[in-house]
Amino acid sequence: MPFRQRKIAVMGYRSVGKSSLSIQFVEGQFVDSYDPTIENTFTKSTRINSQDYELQLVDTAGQDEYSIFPSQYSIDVHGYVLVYSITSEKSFDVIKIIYDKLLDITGKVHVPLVLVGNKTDLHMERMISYDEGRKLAEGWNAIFLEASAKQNTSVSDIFHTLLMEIEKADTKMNEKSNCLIS
Ligand SMILES: Nc1nc2c(ncn2[C@@H]2O[C@H](COP(=O)(O)OP(=O)(O)OP(=O)(O)O)[C@@H](O)[C@H]2O)c(=O)[nH]1
Repeated sequence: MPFRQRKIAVMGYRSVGKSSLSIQFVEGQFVDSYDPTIENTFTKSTRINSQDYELQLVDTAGQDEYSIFPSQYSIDVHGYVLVYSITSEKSFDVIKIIYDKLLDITGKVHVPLVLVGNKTDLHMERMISYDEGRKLAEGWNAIFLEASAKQNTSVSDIFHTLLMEIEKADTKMNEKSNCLIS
């Protein structure tokens, strides 16, 4: 089977671990330093259910409630990883705003996405419970995962689950267009 190219954007408030999750997934390492990202694109090949994928991972600049959703991330992107930190209420508030803007700009009611609560290793500093994250994702009809880029917990699950969500959405689209033709 020929490989499929898929583009994923990782978005969220500043310092929630977007780069760390991307680097952990692509390079298998955690760098404990903080260097704010402007934009970084990684490529990684991966195989799921005997299908090969070439994944383009766009690690985006941290957003806040006042940021304008960068329009380049609404085109050509197949799915989104929306990240907050379980230690930051602000990042949880901002992720809801980013989600609203994403639906607004794409004009879609359903976008393949995974909501990620990162930094679970910092359990003493937890501000957002697992249930709060789960409920938010449930309301969006999206997948929810808690992760730790530092301990490499659930990191590959994020990207693999998202790829499967993208496939599901593609299949639905194809079914719909087949209906229109026949
Ligand atoms: N303890 C812990 N620290 C983390 C984890 N993920 C990221 N960090 C730390 O959090 C800080 C910010 O991480 P980044 O990956 O740069 O965050 P970012 O979201 O890409 O930041 P911006 O580029 O500013 O938007 C760094 O000091 C990381 O080492 C994690 O899972 N656990």
